[in-house]
Formats: sequence, C-alpha cells, structure tokens
Amino acid sequence: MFTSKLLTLVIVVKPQQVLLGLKKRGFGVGRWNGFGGKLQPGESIEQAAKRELWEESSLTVDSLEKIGNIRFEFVGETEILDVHIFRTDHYHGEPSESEEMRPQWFDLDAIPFDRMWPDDIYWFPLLLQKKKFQACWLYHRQNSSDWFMGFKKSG
Ligand SMILES: CCc1c(NC2CC2)nc(N)nc1N1CCCCC1
Repeated sequence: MFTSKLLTLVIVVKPQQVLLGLKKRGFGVGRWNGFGGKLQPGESIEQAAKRELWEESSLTVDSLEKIGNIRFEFVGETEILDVHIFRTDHYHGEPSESEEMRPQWFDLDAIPFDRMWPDDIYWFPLLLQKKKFQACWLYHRQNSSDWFMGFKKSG
C-alpha cells in the first residue's frame, strides 16, 4: 500500500545564474537544492511553494511557473515523494540565509551537481530550457553510496 507525500521545489533563475540553497539540517543536509518542502493543511501546492521559498530564502514571488513533477519511490519504503517543481524568473528581495538554507547564486555552467541530489543533473537542463517534464525515479540506497534508476515520460 503506497502513500504519497506532496512536496514543493522552487528554482529561481536569472539570465546567467540559478539560485540554490545549501541545506543546513534535516532531509538532504549538505546538498545544494532549490527551495521547498511540505504543504501545510489547507494550502495549495503553489501557496506552499511560495511560503517555503520565503521561509528558506526570504525571497517573494508574484508568480511561479509549474514546470515539472517528479515522483520518487525509495526501494523498501511505502511512501512516494511527489515533488512539484516550479521555476521563477521574477522575484522580490535579496536572498538571505535561514536556519534551513544558505542561498548562493551559481553560474549556469557551474551548477554543483556533484553536491546535489543525483537526479538533478537529468532535469535541470530541461528546466533551464523551459521544457516541462515528468519523471519517476526508483531510488535505491546501495551501501553508503546512493544510486538510482530513472524512468522519464515525455511532457
Ligand atoms: C525527494 C528528494 C529530492 C530529490 N531526489 C532524491 C533522490 C530522492 N531531488 C531533489 N532535487 N529534491 C528533492 N527534494 C525536494 C523537495 C524537498 C525534499 C528534497
């Protein structure tokens, strides 16, 4: 019996750079990632995405573009993570560090994929080309190193 958990992920893009945050604690600590997390009761996915972006980076946005959805299944676990991914090119404020995240701008040719979740290298290029995508990853922890198999659908 699988349950799915809705999560949000927001990637802020400038013409030549992308904003990532270094996760300082909790799930994914030590990895650079977009900003996001769980929904609160009564929140839409987009409201949660805007709230998490503000909480983690102190940026606010007028609009978010829904560009992707990735479902992560972890071998041996019954909870699927259903991550809704948004892109924004228009934001207000300056990124500032939070308890969760340390924001930093990265040049598009210097994205630190080796210090990000291993699936990111597959869909970041699509996000930067403004392509929409869906993916399902079966994520398997092998000893200490992580590896995964991915299945990608079009659209
Ligand atoms: C679901 C984990 C995950 C991920 N993939 C991992 C192989 C499972 N990749 C990226 N970029 N973000 C992820 N999360 C975004 C929502 C907040 C929690 C972390």
